[in-house]
Amino acid sequence: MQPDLIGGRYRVERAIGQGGMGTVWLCRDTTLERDVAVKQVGLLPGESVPDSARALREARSSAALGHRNVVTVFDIVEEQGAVWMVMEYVPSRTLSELLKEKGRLTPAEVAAIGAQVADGLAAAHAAGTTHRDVKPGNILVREDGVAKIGDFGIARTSGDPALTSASLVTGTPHYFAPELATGSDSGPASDVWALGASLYAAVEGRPPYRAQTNPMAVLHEIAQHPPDPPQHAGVLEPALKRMLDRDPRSRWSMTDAAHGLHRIAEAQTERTREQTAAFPAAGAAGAAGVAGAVGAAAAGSSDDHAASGAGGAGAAGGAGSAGGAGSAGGAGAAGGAGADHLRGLEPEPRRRRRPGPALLAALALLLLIGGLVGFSLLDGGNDDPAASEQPVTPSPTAKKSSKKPSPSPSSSAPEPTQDATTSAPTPSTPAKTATSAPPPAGNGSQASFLQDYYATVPADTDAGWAMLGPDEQSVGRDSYDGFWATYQSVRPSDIQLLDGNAAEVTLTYTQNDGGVVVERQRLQLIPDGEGGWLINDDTVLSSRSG
Ligand SMILES: Nc1ncnc2c1ncn2[C@@H]1O[C@H](COP(=O)(O)OP(=O)(O)OP(=O)(O)O)[C@@H](O)[C@H]1O
Repeated sequence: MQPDLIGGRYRVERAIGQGGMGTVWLCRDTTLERDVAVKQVGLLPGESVPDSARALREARSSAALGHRNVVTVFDIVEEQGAVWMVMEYVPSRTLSELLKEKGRLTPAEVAAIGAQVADGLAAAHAAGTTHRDVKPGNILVREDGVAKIGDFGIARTSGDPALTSASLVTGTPHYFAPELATGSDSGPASDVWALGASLYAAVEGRPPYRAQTNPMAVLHEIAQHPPDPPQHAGVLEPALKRMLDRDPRSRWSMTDAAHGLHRIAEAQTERTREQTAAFPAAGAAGAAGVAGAVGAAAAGSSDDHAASGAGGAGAAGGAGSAGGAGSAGGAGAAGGAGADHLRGLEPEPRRRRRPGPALLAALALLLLIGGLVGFSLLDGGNDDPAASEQPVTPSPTAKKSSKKPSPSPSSSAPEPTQDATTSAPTPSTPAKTATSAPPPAGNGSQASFLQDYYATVPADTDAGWAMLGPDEQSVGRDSYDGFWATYQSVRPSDIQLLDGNAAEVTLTYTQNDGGVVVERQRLQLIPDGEGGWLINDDTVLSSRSG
């Protein structure tokens, strides 16, 4: 039965959703004169009365975050034995509703949504809260593409005595991480898996593990086997691989996922801008859609990670990419999708990263190569049109030995810490190629190698690519080029060499539109076998807009 007034303050307008724990109502907050969503807090297994303490925990978990990608809880109201949660009203559809309607989403759409949700969850993790029930049904997507994670109902805040002993199995089995399926407790890494599984479901049209009548059978599958390789993930595939790493210790952190997914989404945006400039007619149609697009959703989503640009090395491993998205028919599709719910997130026509005549040649080439795929990190084929986002041929031009700095000291000997700020190029200085960079003090050291690398990119990605180890190169060349195509320069500073051939460096990226992003990264170097070094891994430690 529909209530009229909840808590003496929230006037019920209409039902807006039905969840496992009851109806969600659109209400008018008569005090603040604003719309809110109100949901009755239900019972979890083992409970006999509504748990207002749990509701309060959810309220605290999300209210403390105050993040644009987290649904805020405003209030908890107890009335006649019922507990009501008053939330920010998000006119939206859930990701699961979108999937029911569309079957599956494109990698570009999914990257834009995933990047935002990862931002919200990364903020939760930084605040010590694990969501524990990340799934498509808890991801709300607004008409303008903004995505929010809601339903922190079973969130656990580290150190919360009321929850630290809980052994309740909660959450949705399809999105359970392997460590949960084998009885371990959930932690932030389990949220990363669950988000990866949700994005997998979004791009594939089905969860990573097939539905079974018995939930225990699903858990058994998760515990025993890797997911089926995705078939439609395109540029998203490396990121999915890192998020669905069965080992929680090597799985991406949520911050890594946010960065990686933003890189994919932003590379799409950059291509959209170029496309709009190169094809004004298509752009006009796309402007309402594409241009607002991934950009509005992804860039706008992230105050913290806007345009994060780490990894010259492509920490982003997988993510760094988006070498070019969409199908050759994308311009029309984007324009035509103008009235669609996610019109802004449609992929744009594939094109190569450099503007000018190469654009037309590349588009023509795309028409020819259509659905060819040259990429399969999860050992999967890929028959989706979006798969044309993936590299078709690797670059034949990299000349590793001629582009790398000269020899370095023993790979096993830790080097002293040094600051390399002074010899780095400034943002306004076009990047130099490795061969033209003056050898810094301590020529051959890891620090000089890194200086050389960041003097090489973004101007010469052939040479930059040749300075990466196999793990970094697993992102794919197109992804790598796509990442660097969005930046005009990068300046390294404060290089700190660490034990184990690791280093930390601060990178100041200048985007093509003049925006600046500053990141602190940890890089893992490996010897190249010729006395030099390769960057084989990188992790973003912090990021801010300059
Ligand atoms: N803050 C909100 N603003 C607008 N609509 C919402 C909001 N929260 C939930 N909804 C809508 O209400 C529906 C039900 O939400 P609810 O959180 O109860 O569902 P659920 O996550 O499927 O259920 P469960 O509680 O079993 O996890 C959602 O699918 C969504 O459409």
